Amino acid sequence: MGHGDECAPTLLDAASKAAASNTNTGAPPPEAFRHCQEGGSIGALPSWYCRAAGGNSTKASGPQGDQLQLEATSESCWQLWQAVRAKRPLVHCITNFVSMDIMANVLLAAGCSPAMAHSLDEVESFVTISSALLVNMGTLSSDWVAAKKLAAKKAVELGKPWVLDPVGCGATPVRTASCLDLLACRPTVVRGNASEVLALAGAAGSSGVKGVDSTAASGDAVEAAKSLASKHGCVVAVSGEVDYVTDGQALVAVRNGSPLLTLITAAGCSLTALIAAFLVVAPGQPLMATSHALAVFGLAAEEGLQLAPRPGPGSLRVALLDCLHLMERAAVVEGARIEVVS
Ligand SMILES: Nc1ncnc2c1ncn2[C@@H]1O[C@H](COP(=O)(O)OP(=O)(O)OP(=O)(O)O)[C@@H](O)[C@H]1O
Ligand SMILES: Cc1ncsc1CCO
Repeated sequence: MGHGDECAPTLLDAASKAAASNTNTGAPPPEAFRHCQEGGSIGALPSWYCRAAGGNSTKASGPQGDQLQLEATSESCWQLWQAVRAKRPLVHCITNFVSMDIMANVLLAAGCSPAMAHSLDEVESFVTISSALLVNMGTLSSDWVAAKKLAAKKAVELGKPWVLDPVGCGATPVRTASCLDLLACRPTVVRGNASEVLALAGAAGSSGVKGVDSTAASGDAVEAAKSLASKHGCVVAVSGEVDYVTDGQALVAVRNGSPLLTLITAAGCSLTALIAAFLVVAPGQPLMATSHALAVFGLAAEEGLQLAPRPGPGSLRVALLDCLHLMERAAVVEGARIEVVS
């Protein structure tokens, strides 16, 4: 079956539907949110929790709300994160076995609602009730790939953002072919490490992938990312020491993070799920939404390292979650390093 046949709706269809619908979970807010909305206070919760629930400092986006006009600033980053926390979007994740736990916890800590669901029988219904979809190619098998294509097709049909994480693209022929199949299903954003992005773009000399780990620097994949983005009408993010984000024309650099993140398995996978959540509150602005999500994640790792009892991957894994949950405005405004390169 041809790729185009599987994912027929055009990007324009998707964009106009996204602007018109932006459907959401419909689920009641969690207990803590209800309590805040009713004017209560909960000792163990950070202050952003109640602010987000009250919505007094955040212009949530969507058809009814004022949409934030995102800029490459740390203030903009904070505002968008607050919009995420206020909306608490349901993010449908079809991900690998390794990442499920940390991904769900990252989403929860950052203020989102995760759901992991991969059954072929169920994915379309799950996309329908979710605000965004994450498709990760980590521990793939043919029935899962079929479910991923079905889910991606449904997301495009409903105008919902979806993000592709081409884990290990280039490692085996089957994996590369499956990633290319999903790429043909019109993701809003693709996020990979440098080796994965090079392989996805079919770039010369892209045989450097080592399983799911990168052997290249993010800067080496910038041109490949640009050409992928232009060709497929999506935003492409390359993670690494510096994260680069492009829509094929503009290039944004994000300089947050820690090398220790590469020693926490599925850190990148979880980051990609966070990007999906940020897209929900910034319809039509995937470049900035992605950059802001990258900054938030990297910043939480930086802060986590300050707080971790020992500066190792195990402690950081825990501290990262705490920081995502507890981080306040000052840390984001002072720490997010987002720059428009061109
Ligand atoms: N050298 C580095 N310095 C700072 N941050 C880094 C460095 N390398 C990676 N990161 C950060 O680590 C996070 C994950 O990126 P990475 O490129 O390691 O993903 P990945 O290889 O897809 O991960 P995984 O497959 O384990 O999910 C990103 O937030 C990125 O900014
Ligand atoms: C280690 C590993 N293997 C398949 S997926 C995954 C998680 C990091 O990408």
